[in-house]
Amino acid sequence: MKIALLGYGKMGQMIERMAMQRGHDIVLKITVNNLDDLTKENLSKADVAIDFSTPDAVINNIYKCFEVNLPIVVGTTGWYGELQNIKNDCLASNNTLLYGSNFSVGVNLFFHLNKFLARLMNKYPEYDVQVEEIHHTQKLDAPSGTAMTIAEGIIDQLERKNEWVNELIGSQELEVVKNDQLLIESHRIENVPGTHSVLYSSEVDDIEIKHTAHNRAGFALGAVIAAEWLQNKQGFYNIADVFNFKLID
Ligand SMILES: NC(=O)C1=CN([C@@H]2O[C@H](COP(=O)(O)OP(=O)(O)OC[C@H]3O[C@@H](n4cnc5c(N)ncnc54)[C@H](OP(=O)(O)O)[C@@H]3O)[C@@H](O)[C@H]2O)C=CC1
Ligand SMILES: O=C(O)C1=N[C@H](C(=O)O)C[C@H](O)C1
Repeated sequence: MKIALLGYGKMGQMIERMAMQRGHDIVLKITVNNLDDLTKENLSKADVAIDFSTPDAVINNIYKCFEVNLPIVVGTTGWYGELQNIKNDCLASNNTLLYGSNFSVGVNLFFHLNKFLARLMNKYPEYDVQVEEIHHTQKLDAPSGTAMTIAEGIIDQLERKNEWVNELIGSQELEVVKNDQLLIESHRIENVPGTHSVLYSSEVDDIEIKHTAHNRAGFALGAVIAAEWLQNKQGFYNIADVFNFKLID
């Protein structure tokens, strides 16, 4: 495949290495220093675009790909307020987009485990639950996209939680968290690639599930696999469609 990398930072550079190992060619690399190269002509040379840019840049990048009917894999987080509009525009213009808050197989297994545990916990109201995410200090968005997906999985399965609220530790103090609200605590610590935990606490014990990324290789490999999977498909997809676990919907 010929791949256009929209964003060539920590993730873009690792995706380049993974993609080349799997026999693909990188035909375009976009950073803030060469935005003029993001042209229809250059995008048309690619079979697929992979976007790991910034929350501010990603929407424009998506529409640039739509203009030339170039399938796009979106790993960038922090734009999900626009998700429904993008989905509508993607489908109305017969385009192809696959997005995911986290492309690693480990986190996608964790998403599934999280929903399974949340469904079980309906019978045990003595446990309250909260989500914690820890990331490096360059991260632009909070909560992480992964933490949002985890929280949505819990809200989907656990009847006593209806919405999530976020506290970025060290910035603003959150007001009292209501019983039907699910707290996501965000921590920013140097050099942490991404750690996510779900903690159920009762008076007598705790149950905790945790995913720790040791590096960014799992995210990068998943993004390349997603781009391969997207070949010859049309429509709007999530990384869950690639892994397609069946134990719980
Ligand atoms: N879904 C997943 O599995 C994962 C998602 N992410 C997400 O991916 C995104 C990128 O992460 P990361 O690589 O760590 O971030 P970096 O800051 O390291 O890289 C961002 C890149 O985007 C470039 N950029 C800035 N503006 C534009 C633009 N208008 N068009 C194209 N590129 C632009 C930057 O250019 P310059 O270098 O010149 O500043 C930089 O190369 C984040 O949103 C992060 O949350 C991260 C890991 C896994
Ligand atoms: O910004 C990051 O680094 C990461 N972002 C993603 C997110 O917001 O969940 C995925 C991963 O945790 C790393």
